[in-house]
Amino acid sequence: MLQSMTGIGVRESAKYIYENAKDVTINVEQCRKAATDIYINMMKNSYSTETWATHILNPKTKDQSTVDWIFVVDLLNFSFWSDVDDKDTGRADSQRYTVKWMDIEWTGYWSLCAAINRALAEDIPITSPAFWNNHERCTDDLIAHVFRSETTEKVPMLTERIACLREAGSILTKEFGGSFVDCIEKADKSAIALVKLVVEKFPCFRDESEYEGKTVKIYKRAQILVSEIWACFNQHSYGDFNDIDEITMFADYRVPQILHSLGCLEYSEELTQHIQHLIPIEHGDAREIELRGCSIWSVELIKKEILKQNPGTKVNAILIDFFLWDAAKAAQKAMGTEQKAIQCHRTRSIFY
Ligand SMILES: Nc1nc2c(c(CN[C@H]3C=C[C@H](O)[C@@H]3O)cn2[C@@H]2O[C@H](COP(=O)(O)O)[C@@H](O)[C@H]2O)c(=O)[nH]1
Repeated sequence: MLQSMTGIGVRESAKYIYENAKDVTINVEQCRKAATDIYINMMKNSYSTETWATHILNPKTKDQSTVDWIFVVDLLNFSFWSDVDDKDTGRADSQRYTVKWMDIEWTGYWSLCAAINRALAEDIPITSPAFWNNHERCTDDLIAHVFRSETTEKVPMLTERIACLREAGSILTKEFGGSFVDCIEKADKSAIALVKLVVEKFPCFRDESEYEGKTVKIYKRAQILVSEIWACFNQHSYGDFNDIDEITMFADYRVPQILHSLGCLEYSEELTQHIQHLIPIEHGDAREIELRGCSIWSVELIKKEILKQNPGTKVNAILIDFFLWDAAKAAQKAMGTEQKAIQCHRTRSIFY
């Protein structure tokens, strides 16, 4: 089956999806070319785990409160694409969901981080699992207040976000002493063991789908959770893992877009039209699974090529992913209202 003895089965799932995909293909030659450019740019920007802390919204302290911050962010790190910002400008003046914090209007993924930081500044202990578990103090209305918007569009999937907080609050309080730190310690420096623990114990992280007769494992939020801890703590302390290179790219809706722009991913004409006309794709649809699985496998090919061209370099799928995601966001900002070469696919899901 897909579950390899040592890994979590994501890489094997991605390969299986790639080998069976109908609407998405990988241009292997383009992946090779992209690998060279990506590596040059990563080195130019000295892209490393240190880059994580340079993001203004990411915490600078390195202690348990930082682990709790990363946990709540990646517990809720899903579905920020907008129903009203049709050109995907990422700008508040499109009326898309926006959080105002430090006099800046944050959208997309960064709106989540801004909302968490704003709540902490308002003395709402939003990173505390015990708080999420206390329905009297932490009411649904208070959570809605935490995620309040500056614009007409509200935060997508608020009900699902509240459910994720309640589920994780109960599990962490009852089984792990009230903090994800306990899960990290139980994984004993294995990133793979930690991902497995997260997907086994927390159903809202169990990002799996049925595809061509098999259960395929994507585990996007579980893998980015472990990876952000690794990056934030610069491979020390809570971020000290001996098998971190086993982690794959995180299959979201933003990185496929840049992989397509780089020519690494190619879509069928039908899928291209579907995406360009902003037509939703249901979670679990074969086309969604192919977009996600081929993205993971494409980054594996890019990683292999980088390591072949630069033996011994400290690059893995995580750093390539972070680099591609940051590059995709920079491209979105630079392009503003211009028509994107390809839009992000539109699936409402708690998994990414
Ligand atoms: N593959 C991948 N997906 C990522 C991230 C991040 C945030 N990473 C930052 C934190 C540390 C790193 O250094 C990055 O700077 C968010 N997402 C996903 O994107 C989507 C949001 O997109 P938009 O609506 O356009 O903001 C949504 O599915 C969210 O889950 C990543 O890094 N990789």
